[in-house]
Amino acid sequence: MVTAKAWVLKKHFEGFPKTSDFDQKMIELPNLKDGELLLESVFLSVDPYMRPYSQRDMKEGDIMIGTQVARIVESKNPAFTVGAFVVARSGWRTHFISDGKDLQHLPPNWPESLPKSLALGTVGMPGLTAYFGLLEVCKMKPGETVLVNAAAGAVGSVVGQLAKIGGCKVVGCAGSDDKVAYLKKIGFDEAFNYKTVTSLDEALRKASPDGYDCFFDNVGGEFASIAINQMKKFGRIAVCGAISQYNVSMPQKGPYLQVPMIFQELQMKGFIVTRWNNRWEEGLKALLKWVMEGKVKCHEHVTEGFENMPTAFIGMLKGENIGKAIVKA
Ligand SMILES: NC(=O)C1=CN([C@@H]2O[C@H](COP(=O)(O)OP(=O)(O)OC[C@H]3O[C@@H](n4cnc5c(N)ncnc54)[C@H](OP(=O)(O)O)[C@@H]3O)[C@@H](O)[C@H]2O)C=CC1
Ligand SMILES: O=C(O)CCC[C@H](O)\C=C/C=C/C=C/C(=O)C/C=C\CCCCCO
Repeated sequence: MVTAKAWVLKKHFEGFPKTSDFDQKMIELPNLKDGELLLESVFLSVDPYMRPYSQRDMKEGDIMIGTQVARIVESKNPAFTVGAFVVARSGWRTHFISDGKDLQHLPPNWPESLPKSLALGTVGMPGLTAYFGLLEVCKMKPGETVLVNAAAGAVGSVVGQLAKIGGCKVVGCAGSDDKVAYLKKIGFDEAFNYKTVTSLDEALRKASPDGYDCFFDNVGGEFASIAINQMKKFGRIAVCGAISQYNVSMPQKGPYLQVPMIFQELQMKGFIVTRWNNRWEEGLKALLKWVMEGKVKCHEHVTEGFENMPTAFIGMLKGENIGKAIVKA
């Protein structure tokens, strides 16, 4: 018998999550039935979506939602061999049983030299978010100017690099000078620390005096309300996330966007990356190729130890990560 450890949501978050909102429990796993396999989490993802989704989709006592790269430990399913690695959506746990239906193999030809944890980041859901958000929502064109916030993160850092590959000028903002330095290192044309500029409006205008064709919004809130006034005519705004709102206790009443929307004839579209589930193979193949060619650089913020999952999650929400935040079990 295998005993799995799991993190459960002990208490719904009020504002920023606290470690006391989580509880660890032990789960005795039964022996495998025909067609089942036993897996061990090797890398686990901590993502911003877990904050709003936990409020909407979870009840207290549920195992925290999430994805992992897992190794097959035992198999009674001929489609899966012991020792292989897959991406699963089994939440915050060390071991779990699957019938194989909810597992994704790593993209074919995954090089031995490439960390498998990237399947949770640049060559996984966040990378695909950047890929489809830029190509299908922003519909960026060569020569355009792209703005992205949370630019040093898992999604934002890929947005900037894909926009450069697409022949665009790229402006990014992030919450520390180290992150700004990282953005310049990976090819952003302009980058600034939104926490230290005296005026966000001026910083955006200085970075691109004639405005922005595409705005890939990961943050929402006040940043978006200011940036929208610097969109070019017929600009496109991809509403990818609203992390500035996930941890607020009271819904904020921001300035209203209708005037610039009308006068600049903007398009503003929200999206969830699972919309393109049937094209994830296409996206992963492209992302893996760019990574192997060195055109897309990867960075991971690794927290060691399954017992540190809550801390890793809270740290990511507070901006401690450059690149994808993951936990090495
Ligand atoms: N629509 C979709 O399908 C998907 C949407 N998303 C969304 O994309 C966004 C980025 O996700 P991801 O790349 O995984 O996360 P990141 O790796 O970017 O980590 C989150 C980052 O958000 C920034 N942040 C946190 N709080 C604030 C705030 N109050 N104001 C401004 N920035 C803040 C921090 O960076 P900094 O130092 O810059 O503040 C932090 O590092 C999130 O909003 C997420 O919900 C992600 C995946 C799929
Ligand atoms: O366990 C699952 O099935 C979750 C799997 C998630 C997954 O890997 C695929 C998609 C992730 C989507 C992420 C979306 C966002 O981050 C946007 C999140 C929330 C927007 C609502 C904001 C509410 C503000 O109060």
